[in-house]
Amino acid sequence: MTPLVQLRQATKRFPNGRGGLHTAIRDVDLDIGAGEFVAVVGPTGCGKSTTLSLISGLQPPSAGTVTVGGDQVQGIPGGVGYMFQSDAMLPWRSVLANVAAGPVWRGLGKDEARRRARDWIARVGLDGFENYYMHQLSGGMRKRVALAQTLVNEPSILLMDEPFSALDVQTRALMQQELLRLWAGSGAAVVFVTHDLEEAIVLADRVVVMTASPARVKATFDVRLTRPREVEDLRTTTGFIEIYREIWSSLSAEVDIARKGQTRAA
Ligand SMILES: Nc1ncnc2c1ncn2[C@@H]1O[C@H](COP(=O)(O)OP(=O)(O)OP(=O)(O)O)[C@@H](O)[C@H]1O
Repeated sequence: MTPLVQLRQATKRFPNGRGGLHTAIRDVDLDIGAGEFVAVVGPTGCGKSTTLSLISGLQPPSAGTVTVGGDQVQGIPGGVGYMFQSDAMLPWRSVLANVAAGPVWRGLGKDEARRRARDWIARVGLDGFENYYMHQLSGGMRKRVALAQTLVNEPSILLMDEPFSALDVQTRALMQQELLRLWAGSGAAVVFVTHDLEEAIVLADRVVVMTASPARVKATFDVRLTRPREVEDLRTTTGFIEIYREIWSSLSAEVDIARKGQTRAA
């Protein structure tokens, strides 16, 4: 069966501003199954976001293929939701209007869009905050709005680019737990880019380690920790520590290469 998302020998080059080309990712092979939670880790600047942008259709590959649902990605595929580090909310609109905006844009009637938005606002734990504005919410609450805003569209693929990295440690753990709870009932595949290996392990079914720039897939690790998971308890378990050591020994070599600036020839 064809995986939901498939990258084959996917390469992306960008103009480097000096008349040449910079290879951001090279020959990336990656399969993601329906409903699977995959975390992508790698050194800073190696090409993780670029990989997401190819899946999202925001960027075409320079070479190789990217398919979603068996179809070559051309433009933004249906059923894809995004969540980035920065919020994508309009400050002059209420929580309700922000969450309802996606369904309205997709052609749903205003009343039905608002009904669904209310439902998702409650599911993310913000019942009663429908008429608040962004500046009245804490960082964690804004992330909850962002989750509602994405999940209200019922995506089959959720692309998340360091969505929690700006949060304090405790709020971050809370949001990781919330994400797992919401994802468990959604059936969506998640591709979650993070710098934080602990975060990758507590969330994912599989962790993909990318090489220093230009990124290739170096190794993939199955995370055989049972679900449902309690993210804060999990970090101190033997199973977690073992898989952390295993993945870190692969990732740390790439981090060292990136730190030393030994960028591989593009
Ligand atoms: N639109 C673009 N135009 C030119 N260069 C780009 C563009 N997008 C990304 N790059 C370059 O491609 C390389 C990979 O960037 P990318 O953002 O994918 O890395 P990353 O692993 O997500 O980084 P980080 O870990 O810092 O978030 C970088 O050198 C970046 O400068």
